[in-house]
Amino acid sequence: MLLEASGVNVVYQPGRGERIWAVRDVDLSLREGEFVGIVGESGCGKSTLGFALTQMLRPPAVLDSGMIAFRGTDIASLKGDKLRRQRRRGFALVLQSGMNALNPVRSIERHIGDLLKAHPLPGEHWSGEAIRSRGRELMGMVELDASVLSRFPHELSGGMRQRAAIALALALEPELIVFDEPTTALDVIVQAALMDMIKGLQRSRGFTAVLISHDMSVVLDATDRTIVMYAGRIVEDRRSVDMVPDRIHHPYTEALFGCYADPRTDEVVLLDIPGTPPDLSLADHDCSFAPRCTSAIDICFRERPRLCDVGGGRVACHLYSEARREVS
Ligand SMILES: Nc1ncnc2c1ncn2[C@@H]1O[C@H](COP(=O)(O)OP(=O)(O)OP(=O)(O)O)[C@@H](O)[C@H]1O
Repeated sequence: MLLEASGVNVVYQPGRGERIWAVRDVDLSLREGEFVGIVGESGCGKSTLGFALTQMLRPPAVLDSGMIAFRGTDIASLKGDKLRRQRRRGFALVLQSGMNALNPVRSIERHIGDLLKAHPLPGEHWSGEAIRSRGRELMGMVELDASVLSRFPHELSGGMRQRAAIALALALEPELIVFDEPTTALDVIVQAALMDMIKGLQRSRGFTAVLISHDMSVVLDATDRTIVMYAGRIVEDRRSVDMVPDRIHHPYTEALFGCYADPRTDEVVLLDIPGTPPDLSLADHDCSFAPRCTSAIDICFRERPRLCDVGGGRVACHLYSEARREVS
């Protein structure tokens, strides 16, 4: 297993004794070369989980409890240089806007050079020519012209900046790349081309990828496995090919199928899921989705459903457990 997370709880402590439980009891394993999608409404904890998996949590977020092991090493307890080495060599995070990852006063080549020089392998020396050559190679991977190397972030379009950010993520050949809404800020045509490129890179380079998105169709199209989050918890985790409308197990996943990107506009059209997600500063003793679920039964308001194994996946729903009990 490349990465194993167990019992992960992440809390935001913005002040005045407030505690927001953004990620709750998450158990998650990632196999080598797997492409996993994490999907859910805004605020359900997708990005926070992505930050936790790549050790990028920053105050006011803290890993309250849980273990995250990368190739058997508990990265949650690593500090200083050891963490820096593991983070840079092991995993990378690509954020929504390439601009965030790029320094406006540095050329793309300078970004690549700084990164390579900051994390040399033993005996490695990065001369100007070696950096240029690696830069050209990386530009080729993300389908950008080599002339982009000498340009500054503000001279690039949004799509080109995102490609440059992906080139930087690839520079140290990480084994895991988390893409957090990598195409959200872009128009639909650019989004589709970028997603095709990410899929191609993942297949050809073989790294493990996590794609965070609120768009079910993007996740289902790109990934091998889809994880659905609701109110900080994983509620369904199945092979993407099994996620077809009449084979969905969780009513929330079913509701997400009503949320789609309209290909005729740049807008994401969200068909309403009635109600609102719960207040994450409160503990959940029952099913958090029950108040919005049209199929909820008594037990849903009394007991929190456990995430149970179902053929080739996991689901946390009393309705599914009840239906299975009736069949057996
Ligand atoms: N800086 C912060 N301070 C306090 N609470 C935060 C902060 N960032 C996030 N949260 C809380 O954590 C929850 C999860 O946020 P997160 O960004 O992980 O969700 P998300 O599913 O990625 O949402 P989005 O799709 O909008 O990015 C939010 O509902 C919010 O309550």
